[in-house]
Amino acid sequence: MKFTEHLVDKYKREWRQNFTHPFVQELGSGTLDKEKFRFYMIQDYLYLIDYARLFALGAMKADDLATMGKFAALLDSTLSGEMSLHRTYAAQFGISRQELEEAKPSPVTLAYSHYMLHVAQKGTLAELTAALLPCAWSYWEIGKELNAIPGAADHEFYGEWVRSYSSDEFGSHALWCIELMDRLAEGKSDAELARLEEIFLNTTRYEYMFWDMSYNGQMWPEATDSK
Ligand SMILES: Cc1ncc(C[n+]2csc(CCO)c2C)c(N)n1
Repeated sequence: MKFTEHLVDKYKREWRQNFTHPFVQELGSGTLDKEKFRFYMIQDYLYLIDYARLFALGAMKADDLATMGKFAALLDSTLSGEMSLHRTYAAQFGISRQELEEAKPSPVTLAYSHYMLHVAQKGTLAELTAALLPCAWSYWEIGKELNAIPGAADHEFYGEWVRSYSSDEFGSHALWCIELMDRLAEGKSDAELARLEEIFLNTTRYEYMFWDMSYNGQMWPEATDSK
């Protein structure tokens, strides 16, 4: 069994929870409250800025030119491709690019992106790849599952999201990350593999928390006056 197959098999409950979350289900049925989606879009934009930095660190840590070039291409496609989807949705909500960039991250956005950046800066290329894998892979799987729901890809508002994430372009990015993970896991010690599993589990869980905080609009707690 490939290492990546082992990962989704071992953590199938956590992995599947990302698909069954009401945010994802309602995105597929087209019934998702637009305010929840608005909150998600802004937070996801901030998340992607840090995610792009992860690709830069991947290019830094790569030990061959092909891998280095692919990380650089992914960095560019995140900033100009994926984030343009967000800018298009933001424009529909009347949010400017400046407003998007000046928005404040929620506790979960901050925790998730900073966790990934910590692993990427401190760890090996294999650890960096384990951190980014659930993001690239789960979105493609979710995109494909939602695309199979009749009418989801043609929905007047959410259709563009479904079409983007189920596209061959995102598929090829996800497949590249999966293949890289399998290649880097080869010959690793049991202790190193356990570390990769832990990182994969953590970011799989953070994916769930990201859907959840978007669904609930979770920001920082309000400070109250105390006597
Ligand atoms: C919370 C969150 N997780 C994953 C993605 C999806 N994603 C991030 S980078 C990438 C691959 C390269 O573009 C993909 C598919 C997202 N947007 N937001």
